[in-house]
Amino acid sequence: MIEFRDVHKYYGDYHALRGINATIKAGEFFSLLGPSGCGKTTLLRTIAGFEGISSGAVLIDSKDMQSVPANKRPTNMVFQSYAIFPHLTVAENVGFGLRRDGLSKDEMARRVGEALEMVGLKGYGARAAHALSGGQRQRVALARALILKPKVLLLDEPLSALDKKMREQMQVELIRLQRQVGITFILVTHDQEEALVMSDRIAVMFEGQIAQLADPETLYRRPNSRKVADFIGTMNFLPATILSEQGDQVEIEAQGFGRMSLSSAQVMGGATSEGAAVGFRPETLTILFDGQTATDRESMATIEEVVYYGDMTYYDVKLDGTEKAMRLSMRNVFGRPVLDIGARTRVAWSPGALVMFR
Ligand SMILES: Nc1ncnc2c1ncn2[C@@H]1O[C@H](COP(=O)(O)OP(=O)(O)OP(=O)(O)O)[C@@H](O)[C@H]1O
Repeated sequence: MIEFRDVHKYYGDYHALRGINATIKAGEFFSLLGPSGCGKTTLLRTIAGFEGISSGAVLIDSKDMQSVPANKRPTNMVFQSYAIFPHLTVAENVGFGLRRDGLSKDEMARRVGEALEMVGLKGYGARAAHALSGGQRQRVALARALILKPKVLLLDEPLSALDKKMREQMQVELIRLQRQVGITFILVTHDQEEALVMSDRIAVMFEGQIAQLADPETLYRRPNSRKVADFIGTMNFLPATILSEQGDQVEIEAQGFGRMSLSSAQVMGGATSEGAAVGFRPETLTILFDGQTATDRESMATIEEVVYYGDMTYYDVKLDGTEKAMRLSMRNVFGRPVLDIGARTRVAWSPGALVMFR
């Protein structure tokens, strides 16, 4: 559906996009995720045609968009600042892009009603736009884009101005809406949780390049570099060395864990200057309480910090033989005993949950 072929973009001397290659499939919910300034908005704008490119090509439906102006592209954009007209009604805002299409009054009302229903604002047509809440305004902006039936909807941080509860609600509604209308959604966000929740696939960008493009689970479980691992969720790292490699099996030794065998799919490049390391997510380490046994491997550790979150408790534990504490998280199941700072404990872990960066 959309293809980037070695796309470069310069702003004067500044190299904002540095060789982007990617394909976005029709009907996909695709996110561009990365820290501020990594070029995700610039990349989104090259699809819309608001931004020219310096070299390479952007194709939509196999057609090179080089000479196609923004208003002739099958795309529509929803912005972070809900760019609606405060002096118009909700219905006038939603129907704005159709006003020159010569539709009958009835047809216009029908299309507006349909779009408002899609975004959960049925019956709001006559209201004044300036009297809406932030979440409602963003819905109006969405309805205004959807009514034009674009093949691709481009969303530039559409939820970032909303409070946490409203944002989470809108995330679920956007997913539902995308399934319902079946068009391609491309979302720009710097919020990794939002990207994980909403996307079929995510391109993680740093400094004008795509560092990894994968589905949420792969990004979370098998980040291809320490930088991606650090950007998405929390990952603990311990120094490790490779002892031998034979076929698909890689023998390693990691501080605190000892020797083990990993499959080559668990071994990535992308180590930092600190050297090779194994990484693991906080929920893959488990404290073993009295009488519990590890299903796989176990190590001894000392509790350094306990942080209670209601549904979860985070423990910072120092595994024997390591220098700094690792964070582990446990769901608070009814009746779980609480450990104190300084307590000695056994922790269970599994080599299958580790990723090695070399
Ligand atoms: N019109 C412009 N002229 C010059 N430099 C620009 C222009 N637009 C963007 N840049 C620069 O290009 C880089 C990428 O900008 P872009 O807006 O794509 O980043 P982003 O990843 O979307 O960040 P944010 O989340 O902060 O919006 C930034 O360093 C920015 O300062």
